[in-house]
Order: sequence, then C-alpha cells, then structure tokens
Amino acid sequence: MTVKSGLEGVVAATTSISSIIDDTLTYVGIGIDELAEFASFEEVVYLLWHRKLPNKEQLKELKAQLADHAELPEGIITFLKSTNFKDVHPMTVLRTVISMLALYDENAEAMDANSNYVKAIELQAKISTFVAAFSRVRQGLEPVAPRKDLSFSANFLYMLTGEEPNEIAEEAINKALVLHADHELNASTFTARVCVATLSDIYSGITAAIGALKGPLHGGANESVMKMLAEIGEVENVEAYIQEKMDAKAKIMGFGHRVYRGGDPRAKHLKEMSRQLGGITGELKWYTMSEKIEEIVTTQKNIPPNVDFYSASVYHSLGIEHDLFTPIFAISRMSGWTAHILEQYDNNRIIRPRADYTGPEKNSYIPIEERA
Ligand SMILES: CC(=O)SCCNC(=O)CCNC(=O)[C@H](O)C(C)(C)COP(=O)(O)OP(=O)(O)OC[C@H]1O[C@@H](n2cnc3c(N)ncnc32)[C@H](O)[C@@H]1OP(=O)(O)O
Ligand SMILES: O=C([O-])CC(=O)C(=O)O
Repeated sequence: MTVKSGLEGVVAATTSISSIIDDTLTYVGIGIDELAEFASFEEVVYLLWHRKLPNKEQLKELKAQLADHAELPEGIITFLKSTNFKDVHPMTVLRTVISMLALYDENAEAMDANSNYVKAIELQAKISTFVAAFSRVRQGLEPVAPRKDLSFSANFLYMLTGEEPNEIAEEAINKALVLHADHELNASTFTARVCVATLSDIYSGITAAIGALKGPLHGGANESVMKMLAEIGEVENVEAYIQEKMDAKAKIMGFGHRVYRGGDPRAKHLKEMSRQLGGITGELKWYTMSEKIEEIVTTQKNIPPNVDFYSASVYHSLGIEHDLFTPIFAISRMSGWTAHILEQYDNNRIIRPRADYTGPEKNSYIPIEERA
C-alpha cells in the first residue's frame, strides 16, 4: 500500500463549487479577484448553492430568507446567559451551539433536498447572530436582535456593536466573507463531506467542520497570527523574533499552503485592506509589521502568506476581538460547507479510505494476571 501523507495530491471528490487550478481560485468558474471587487456575500452564497449568480428577484428572496431565519432560539440565548464562558474559546461554544440548533429544528432528521436547503439557510442565517450574541453576552451586554433591512455584513457588525457600521467597515467585512467563502476540498470541508457521506444530517456535518476549522493549521491560524503580531509588539522587533522562530524551525503562522505554491490569490486583497484600514485607524504598525514578516519569510524561505495572514490585521483594525477571527471565518465558510454537503447528498457514496497497518503482525491475548 502506498500512503500519501496528509492525503497530499489525492483527488477525493468531484465538485462544481470551487476550483484551484495553477494558483487561481474560482467559485463556479468566476475568478476570486472579480468576486472580491464586485460581489456581495449574499450573491456568493447564492452562487455556491445554485452554481449561478442570482438575478435581482432571486437575490431579494435569498436576503429575505436569511433575514427571516436570523433570530436565535430563546433556549440558546438562555444557554448563553446561564453559562460562564470566561475561559472558553468561542469556536468551542460555536461548535456546541451549531449542534444544539438541531434540537430546535422539528424537521432535524428530514433528509429530502428541500429540507436540507432550508437547514442550510437556517445555519447561514443564525451563525452570525450567534457569534455576535456570544461576544456581547460574555461582556455582560444584551444580545442585539438582527435587522431585516441591513446587508448580511452590516447586520453582523450591527449585532456585534449595537451600532450601524460605516460603509468602510461593512465593505471590509463583505470582502473578507467573499474571500473566505469556499476553497475546494480544504480540511474542514472534507470533514463535513466525510461526515454527511454516512448520510448523517447537516448539523452533524457542520459541527464536525467547525471542529476541523478551529485548529491553528487551518482556520485557527488567523488568531495565531494576531497573537504573534501582539507578541512582537513593534516593527523594530520583527526581525529578531522571526529569525529566532525560523532558526528553531517553528512554523510561522499565516504562511504556507498545501495547494498554492506561488501564493494564495486571496492574500493580496487582504493585504491591501490591511494597509487601507491601518491608515484609517492611524495604527498602520500592524500592517507594517506584517509586511516586514512577509518580506523576511518569503526572502529566506520562499513561502508566501496565505489567507489567514493579513486577515488578522484587517479584523484587528476593525476593532474585532481576536478570538472572534476564526468564528468570522466560520460565518463565511458556512456557505461553502453547506454547498458541499448538499452536493455530497446529491451524489453520495460513503467515504472510507484504507490505512496501511504498521502494528505487530502476529499477537495473542495474554490474561491480565500474566501481563507486565
Ligand atoms: C485557511 C487555511 O487553512 S490556510 C493555512 C493556515 N495555516 C497556517 O497558516 C499554519 C502555518 N502553515 C502550515 O502549517 C502549513 O504550511 C500548512 C498546514 C498550511 C500546509 O501544510 P503542508 O502542506 O503539510 O506543508 P508542510 O508542513 O509539509 O510544509 C512543507 C515545507 O514548508 C515548510 N513550511 C510550511 N509552512 C511553513 C510555515 N508557516 N512556516 C515555516 N515553514 C513552513 C515546512 O516546514 C516544510 O519544510 P521541510 O520540507 O523543510 O520540512
Ligand atoms: O484549502 C486549504 O487547505 C485551506 C484554505 O486555504 C482554506 O480553507 O481556505
């Protein structure tokens, strides 16, 4: 048996949702640069779910559906308010709450295409309400009810802060959500597909996916990047800090990628946003430090930054708490996960690879009294 470590290069599914070919990312064939410039997140959700851009009516309908499903069940608000989350990571709570949502869905076990589509809307609508509510409740604040008249991005920021965001913040979040929405067979999407390929339900698939996204080698890297930037503190400390890490052969968070070799096409958009937002807040140092880290890592190791690297300083400049960075990634990736789950159900076969056994060939049962 030949083992492909980390399944590198193994093609394990077909998909018509997104592609990465020669370092170019597309959603349903539309280049990520175009989508980053022109698309709203709601358009991207529609695109991933239906494989075509919505017309005006279709977009209006999707926005109304997302708005109609945005409220959290009262039981989840009660759970949030009755639990002390001081030392609990928001991704841990998010994973639990996504699983809990099934308890409030009378149709939770239904597996027909329409029921699963409605569940996808539910999950996409509620995840941002939850992340915002969690952030407020742990600060001792009341959750802010979702509004129907705001865009998905503006509504998230509104629920987080209680104030309508300015256009710059809304556009920045929109672009970040567009850029993170889907990414072929990344670890969390693969996890979701493996889970639902047993014909388990969509809540189980998303719960599993959130668990996979949480790790610092995947979505958790954005928070780790910010931790690194905060540890470095000032631009003049960058060189010594990064050199020490590289000498110790430590991974620099936010760099490297399994598929991209010439660089992650999403990073340049986040880099530019980081520069612009840093200029607006007057705290350009996070961008400057990031740029210096990029220069050192690419010069010495030829490893370019990935999507997580500049998203850290983008979210920081927007005043977002650092442990919400990965939950925001999850808000966006919910669109891709649900699209992949629906695609898996449409043409399902259980995913069950093999393992090359490396244990002892022959062994026998020794009674416990005789064991060392
Ligand atoms: C949204 C996302 O999930 S994007 C990825 C987010 N994750 C991170 O930013 C964490 C840091 N990066 C990494 O750990 C890796 O690059 C991954 C997990 C993204 C990809 O992992 P793999 O494809 O298995 O690459 P692998 O770890 O084998 O790296 C190949 C070589 O590049 C080096 N390398 C890869 N990433 C980095 C890094 N961030 N810093 C330093 N060296 C690195 C490895 O040490 C290895 O070197 P070697 O061949 O001398 O041993
Ligand atoms: O594709 C991957 O391996 C990780 C990634 O960049 C993503 O999920 O956006």
